[in-house]
Amino acid sequence: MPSTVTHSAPGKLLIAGEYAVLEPGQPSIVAAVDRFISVEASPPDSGEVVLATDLLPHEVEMCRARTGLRPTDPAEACHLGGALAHLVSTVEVVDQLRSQLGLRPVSVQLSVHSTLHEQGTKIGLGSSGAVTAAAVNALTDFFGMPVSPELRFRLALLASIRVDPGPSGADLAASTWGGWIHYRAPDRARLLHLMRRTGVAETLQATWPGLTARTLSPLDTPHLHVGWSGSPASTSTHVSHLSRTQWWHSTSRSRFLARSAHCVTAALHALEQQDPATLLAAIRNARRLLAGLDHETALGIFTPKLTELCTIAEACGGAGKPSGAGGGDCGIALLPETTDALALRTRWAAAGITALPLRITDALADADADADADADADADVGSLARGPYVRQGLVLRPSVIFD
Ligand SMILES: Nc1ncnc2c1ncn2[C@@H]1O[C@H](COP(=O)(O)OP(=O)(O)OP(=O)(O)O)[C@@H](O)[C@H]1O
Ligand SMILES: C[C@@](O)(CCOP(=O)(O)O)CC(=O)O
Repeated sequence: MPSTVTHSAPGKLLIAGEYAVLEPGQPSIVAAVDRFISVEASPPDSGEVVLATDLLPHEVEMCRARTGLRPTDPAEACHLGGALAHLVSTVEVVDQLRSQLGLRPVSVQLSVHSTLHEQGTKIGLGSSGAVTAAAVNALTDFFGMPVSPELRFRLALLASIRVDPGPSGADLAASTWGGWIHYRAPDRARLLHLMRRTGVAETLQATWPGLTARTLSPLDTPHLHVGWSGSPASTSTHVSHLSRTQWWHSTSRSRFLARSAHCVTAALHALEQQDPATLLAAIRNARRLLAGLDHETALGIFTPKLTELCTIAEACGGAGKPSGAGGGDCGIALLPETTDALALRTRWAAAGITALPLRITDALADADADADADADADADVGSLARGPYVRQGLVLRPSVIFD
């Protein structure tokens, strides 16, 4: 009987490149923050798979059917497309991998605890990504499958695109590696097609063109501040709406992608050169690009509070922008060292914006951090290939994602 394990994954902020990062190969910068989702995997008291999350008042017992997980009580099926969607997809993806490797299913209970909500409302720190990354980590550990961070990321992305192939996976990169990450997404529609045709194991081993996940050195200054608008926004609604606009097929989009790539490249350069002034200029440019996108598409990225958040950041001598899809959730401000952060917080508070005491987190916050650091050291080789799980000729190729 496997013993109980717990793994945590951090939430994230999108520093630059949102919306553009939906296009495979387009650069973005994402950073992990020190609020986490933890997932405990344990032997269940009864049943095959039991899912317990703080999003639901009771646990849900599931059984493994030919097509995937099914609740033993049909009345619970309503949660499959909502609160349980990411957990169910993660268990199904790991189950399918085990089955393709000739390993038998193991009963498991997953219990989720999240700090990515404020008074029951999502903050927009990537809870879907964090829960998926933590659940992959907990499940593979509980099942005794030694997988590298890169493989965990790939499993998490496959689980996530089965729920919705729209999102880029930037949140999963931050939740998997922590710190500041330069992220470019692979083509999720192609991966979904490949997974449906060939299965999880083949898809994990395929090359994923466009994908980059590279950790970046952080800058001590400017200081990062996070403001919460107090209202939740749906990223998938924004993303699916955008992909149905005329803009999506227009030359305006190509222009937006080129300008965003230029802006993110400038920010990457600033981080490499430890150049705070250039980073601030890049963040201001990122705000202007998002405002232009909002103007052309009427997506509703800039709510009055998010606009105010940015205006106050600039009035305080810094730079501000929404983090992520906008429409609510949170935004960021970067302030030079000499700037009065108290003034920013006071003015945000007067505008109804809650300053969140977040820090960029480099590593996982629990006892698993050491193991992860070890795995990180050889993240460019799929450790599944070295474990006892190489069955039926499965060998993972060397990484293609670290440049
Ligand atoms: N505590 C949790 N337990 C189980 N599943 C969760 C939990 N938190 C989030 N999820 C999953 O993520 C989904 C919410 O995803 P959504 O994209 O709306 O939020 P988010 O990732 O926090 O937002 P954003 O993308 O703006 O940062 C839920 O429906 C559920 O499937
Ligand atoms: C709009 C987008 O580029 C960023 C979404 O960020 P968030 O999940 O709303 O914080 C979508 C994505 O990258 O999946």
